[in-house]
Amino acid sequence: MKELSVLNKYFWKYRYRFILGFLFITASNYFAVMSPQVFRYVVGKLQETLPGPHPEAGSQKVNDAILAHFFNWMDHFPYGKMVLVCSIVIIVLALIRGLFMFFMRQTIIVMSRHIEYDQKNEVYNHYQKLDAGFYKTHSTGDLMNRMAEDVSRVRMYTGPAIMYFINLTTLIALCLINMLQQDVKLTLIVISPLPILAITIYFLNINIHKKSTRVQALLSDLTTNAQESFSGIRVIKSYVQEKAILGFFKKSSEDYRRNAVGLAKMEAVYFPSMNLIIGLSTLITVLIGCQIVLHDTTKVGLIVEFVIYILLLIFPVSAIGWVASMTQRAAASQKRLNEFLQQEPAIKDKAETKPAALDGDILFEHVSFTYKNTGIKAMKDFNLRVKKGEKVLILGKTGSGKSTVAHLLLRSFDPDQGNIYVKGVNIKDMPVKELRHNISYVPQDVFLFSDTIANNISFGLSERASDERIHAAAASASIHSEILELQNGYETMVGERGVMLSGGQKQRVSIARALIKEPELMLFDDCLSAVDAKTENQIISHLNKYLSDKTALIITHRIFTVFSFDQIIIIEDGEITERGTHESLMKSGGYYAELYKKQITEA
Ligand SMILES: Nc1ncnc2c1ncn2[C@@H]1O[C@H](COP(=O)(O)OP(=O)(O)OP(=O)(O)O)[C@@H](O)[C@H]1O
Repeated sequence: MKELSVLNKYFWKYRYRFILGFLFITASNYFAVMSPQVFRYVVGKLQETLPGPHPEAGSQKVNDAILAHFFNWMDHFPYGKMVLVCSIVIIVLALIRGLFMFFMRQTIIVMSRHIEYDQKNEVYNHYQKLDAGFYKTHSTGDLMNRMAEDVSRVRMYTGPAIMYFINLTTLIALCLINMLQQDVKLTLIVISPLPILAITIYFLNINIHKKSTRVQALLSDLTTNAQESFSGIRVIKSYVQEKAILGFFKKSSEDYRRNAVGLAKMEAVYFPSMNLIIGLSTLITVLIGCQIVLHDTTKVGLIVEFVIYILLLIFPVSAIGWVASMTQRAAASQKRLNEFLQQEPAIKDKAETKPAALDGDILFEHVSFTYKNTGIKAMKDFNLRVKKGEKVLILGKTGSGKSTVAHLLLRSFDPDQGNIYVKGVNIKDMPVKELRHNISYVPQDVFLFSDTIANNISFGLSERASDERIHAAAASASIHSEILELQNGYETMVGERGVMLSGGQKQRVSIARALIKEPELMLFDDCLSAVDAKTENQIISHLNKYLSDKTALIITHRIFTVFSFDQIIIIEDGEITERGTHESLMKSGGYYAELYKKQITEA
């Protein structure tokens, strides 16, 4: 249970609500234990009116000063009037108890909702801090599950479990104090079935929980299955795989149905049997009470009082099992959350950082890098100097390590060996946010948010840019006129991941998003793969103008003939195999010259 100790900071934060909740629960139970004593008093008075033995005056103790005064006052009333007043008092006590229970939920349950909100934010903020490597090794479903399911389970502990626990401990304490003061032996006899009740319900609950966890997991599989088939519907349809996918779905659905029916059957047995156990416990108390009264009729009032105490205690005691299993589940969920919350981001700012100035030379010095999850050595002793204002073309076959250059420069990962400097400062010494803020990156796999085109272009800015700025960026990316042709122009919603746009349009919106940032350094990672040659030339000639005073690294597997690069490097297997200008590389007759000739012939 030590996992749950991390929640103490929240209990401290909401301590006033917590303390108030505790006081309300205690007050509600204080009024709850008054009514059995009123019953005992009324039955005692009734016995006095009947022939036969009755309790001696003063033989039964009244600890509560208010009740003692009340009974003294009632002693002067005629029997009928006394019964009427006592009945009203019992109703009033129930109402007061109800009112305090309302306040108890308003404090403790509301506190748990606040904690849930804080915890969701804490988890989400931490997710945001974690590095790219973390996201490569954890599935989105797992991340979502921890933030939704696990946080909800923890809330069941910070709210209901804590509330029922305080409720049952204060109620048990108050009832026991009263009962033990009246009759120790009778107390021990009538409470003896209660621990058996608590233990039985605990084990029943554990079984129900196991089944329902399985059902939840199957439901999650089913949802993931459906979600994936909806996202990939175009591939499924084009490969005519609807039937096969339906088969998978039916299988998952059938597994879910079978387990859910099993759970329903178990619950159908569980709830009635819980009521049966509760009923049996009450019956035992009444039977024992009747036996005692048969031997000593002066104890009728006392037995009535004890039976009411037991009725009061039965539900809280049966909740012990429930509270225990809820706490266990919360501890398991908190453990899963702690695994992530205690994970330190691999990429983070040093204690002392230097301001990120990206308007200078970039230097890769003996950089080597291996992807930890696959063990692939994507960069080997890589050396590159890019002077301020230079345009560099990075060419290479697929999987040669081109994108890794961009990932390392953006500090999505840190090199295993060697260093990267900008203007003489190691990028590890710069604040990560500042570094990334000053680089405009157009990734290979375009991601658009389901928002308007204008908002997608403005995404990297602290506030939405003016229409003129958005239009200028779109024009530089050669997409302006196509956007204007859309029914809602720049306010067109692009749909989930930009499904309303073509691949080439998405790429150009993504380029416009990078251009509008006006950074010092631009990184284009194979961002023109989905446009035709004519559009490509158009974009490149626009970019030529736009990039005139900027440093730019352009990663591609094709040669851009209309652009003049200061440096061209060819990467193979994480190493630079050729470097130079267009002219020098053509002269040396390597991979570049071959690719160039092939491209020209094809054109
Ligand atoms: N996140 C990752 N985890 C593990 N291995 C990776 C990861 N990203 C890339 N790799 C591997 O590292 C190598 C270099 O990948 P990189 O993406 O840099 O190549 P690339 O030249 O950009 O390829 P492409 O032109 O196909 O995009 C590849 O062998 C690839 O499988």
